[in-house]
Amino acid sequence: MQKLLTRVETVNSLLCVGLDPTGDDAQATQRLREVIAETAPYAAAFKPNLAFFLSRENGVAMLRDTVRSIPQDIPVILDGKFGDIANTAEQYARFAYDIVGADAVTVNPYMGDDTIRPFARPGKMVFSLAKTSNKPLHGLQDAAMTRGGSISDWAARLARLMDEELTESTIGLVVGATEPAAVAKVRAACPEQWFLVPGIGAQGGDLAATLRAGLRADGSGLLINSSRGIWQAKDAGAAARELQEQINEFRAVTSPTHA
Ligand SMILES: O=c1ccn([C@@H]2O[C@H](COP(=O)(O)O)[C@@H](O)[C@H]2O)c(=O)[nH]1
Repeated sequence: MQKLLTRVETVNSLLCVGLDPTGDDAQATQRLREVIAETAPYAAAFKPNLAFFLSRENGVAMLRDTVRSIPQDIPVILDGKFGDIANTAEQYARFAYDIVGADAVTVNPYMGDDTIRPFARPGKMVFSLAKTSNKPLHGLQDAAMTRGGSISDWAARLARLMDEELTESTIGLVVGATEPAAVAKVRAACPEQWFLVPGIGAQGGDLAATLRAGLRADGSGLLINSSRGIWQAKDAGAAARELQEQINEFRAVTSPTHA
């Protein structure tokens, strides 16, 4: 958490650069190098997605090398959406932190709090799925629970309670940018926590509406992710800078305390 806060302040950025490498291994390695070098000045964090590495023969080595190549002061969130019983989750945590070297992970909480706990190591940060950016035909998260509220409300509440309980680590939430009203709802339930927000760019999320709905009063508390929007750009650095500036313009207007 401290690493994230320091980075956010140092580069004045809420931009999370997603690393979802496509192309053959040689192309992917080359592009990873370029994207990291060109976007690092604007990045509050990097988010490699595990699937884009595991789909390769030597994907774990590529992922580990990628994380090692990221400047040490920039937090790395391994997007694995891990979710299994505790002793299995412990193995995933060893993979993410001890082998890959990530600072944070994404976790799927729908099996319960014990799936999150093994990732909550001192100094590490966990982003627990609360309201994802996809729009499924048949989805679970909007379903009402018998005790009131939706499953997504339950996930947000669980993340807040766990953040209060697990004082040595930090629990944030994943909230998609494709439904700003949902961002506002989760923010109302979790006023202080950090949200990792995918869905801007290729998925069509509305940046301004998302910032309006999710920024805290201090103009912070969101990490806005862009993966394909930066990866596929001719000039990755320019794409990252443009998005960082758009975010900051909005912060300056809506949260004068930030500016
Ligand atoms: O709700 C979620 C959770 C995670 N993701 C991941 O974020 C990136 C988004 O990529 P874009 O190219 O910027 O659309 C990708 O790794 C997803 O797996 C998400 O999109 N939504």
